Amino acid sequence: MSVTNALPADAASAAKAASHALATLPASSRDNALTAIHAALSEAKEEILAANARDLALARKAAENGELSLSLLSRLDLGKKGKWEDMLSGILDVRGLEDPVGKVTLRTRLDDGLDLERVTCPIGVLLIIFEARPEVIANIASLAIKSGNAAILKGGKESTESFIAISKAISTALAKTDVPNSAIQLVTTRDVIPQLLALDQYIDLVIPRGSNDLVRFVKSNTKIPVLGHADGLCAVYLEHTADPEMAVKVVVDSKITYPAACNSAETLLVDSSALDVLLPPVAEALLAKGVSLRCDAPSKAALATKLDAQLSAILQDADGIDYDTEHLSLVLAIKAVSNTSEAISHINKHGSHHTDVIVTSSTSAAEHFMAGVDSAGVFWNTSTRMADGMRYGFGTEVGISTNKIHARGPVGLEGLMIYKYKIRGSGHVTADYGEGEGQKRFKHKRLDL
Ligand SMILES: NC(=O)C1=CN([C@@H]2O[C@H](COP(=O)(O)OP(=O)(O)OC[C@H]3O[C@@H](n4cnc5c(N)ncnc54)[C@H](OP(=O)(O)O)[C@@H]3O)[C@@H](O)[C@H]2O)C=CC1
Ligand SMILES: N[C@@H](CCC(=O)OP(=O)(O)O)C(=O)O
Repeated sequence: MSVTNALPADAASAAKAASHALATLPASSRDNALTAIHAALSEAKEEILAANARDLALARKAAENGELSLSLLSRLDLGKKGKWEDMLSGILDVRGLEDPVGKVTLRTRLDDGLDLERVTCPIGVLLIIFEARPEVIANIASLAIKSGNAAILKGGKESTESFIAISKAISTALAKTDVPNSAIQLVTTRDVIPQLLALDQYIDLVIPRGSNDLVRFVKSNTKIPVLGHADGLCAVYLEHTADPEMAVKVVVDSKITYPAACNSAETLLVDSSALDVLLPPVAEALLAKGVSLRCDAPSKAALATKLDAQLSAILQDADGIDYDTEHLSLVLAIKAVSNTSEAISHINKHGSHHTDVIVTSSTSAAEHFMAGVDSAGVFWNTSTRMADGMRYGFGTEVGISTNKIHARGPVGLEGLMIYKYKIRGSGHVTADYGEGEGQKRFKHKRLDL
């Protein structure tokens, strides 16, 4: 892995050459590279956390000057409880996954001695642009190497020192393995992105992981296929048969465990018929955690009769924009709905098709919701924060795709694979096949995998 200062075309061309080498490397070589990366990061922990501290110091100053949102600041700290450990264990989890390369997913006998196979293979060269989240560079590097893909990475400017320190450790590790150093390259400034987006002769897929504006910018400025990982305007819907205690647990976890994450809840929908029973305990728990509640009239009226005067006084009035905003902070927009169909309509209109939840005791309501909501993740009685590659058992994730083609939701190894067709024949030619006199017919016999 290098912090590349090469010209974009040279970097992309080197990545293409590396991807060809990677595609034929045995799984053992790719797994050994992950072992080496894990060891190198462990050894460089002090240096990396010192670099991260420098990023944090600058970011805190920017936040104090109002130049950086507190939610973005919360993503930068690699020393935060368990983040370092999760980053390292994610590398070993990916190493332990089944090799995704060379899996036969279709076998058909076209004719005697003429067999067709569909076999998984890496996509090739990935350009991945992502937010200022230091651990992401190790997450993506491990998924790319395991899947035999080369990657050019560009992370958020606020974590540049952390990225450079991590990529230095990864580069040291790869130098001792069969994986070419140019397989994983880091660019540190966004000015090279437009040049990279023009290199469709080398780059096979662009994954913009960030805001809607970023995804739209990339889609408007490249011919390369784009797998967008956009914003997370996630909702939780409390249907009238929801268990009140479960409702509190699910909403609190969805909102406060990582408010800056794209899979955190931004909107709470509550059945009007259950406002008095379900909303007050949820609101009390959220207010106790410092969450600002922006309520529509029915939900505010219901709370005013149940909460003490002090709590009622801090309830805020929601305006329309609140239901179309990814707050990425301790703010939650609350709205009363008449039934599950109205909840579905609201989410499909105002959400970002990322992750949405229903809390209900009714199977039919749950199945109706999960069938009707057009999102990458539709969950019943669990937190929106479950939307995560590590939690799905993918080891870690490239991000959470809000695309509808190729990969949707948390993207692990499968999302970085495509396939090729192989035919093994013995001189068969198409002229021998057809409906004409003396011509043969294809057998098209499906064979076991
Ligand atoms: N679906 C998912 O998996 C994820 C979604 N997100 C979403 O991202 C948003 C917050 O993250 P935030 O950091 O503000 O996202 P941004 O989109 O602002 O930044 C993400 C990355 O994109 C780069 N970037 C942004 N605009 C451009 C551009 N015009 N040209 C080139 N590069 C660009 C940034 O570079 P620079 O740092 O130089 O500005 C950064 O590296 C939220 O909406 C969140 O939900 C975040 C993470 C995961
Ligand atoms: N899957 C991640 C959240 C996705 C993500 O990266 O979000 P963000 O904090 O916006 O960078 C998690 O659950 O922590």
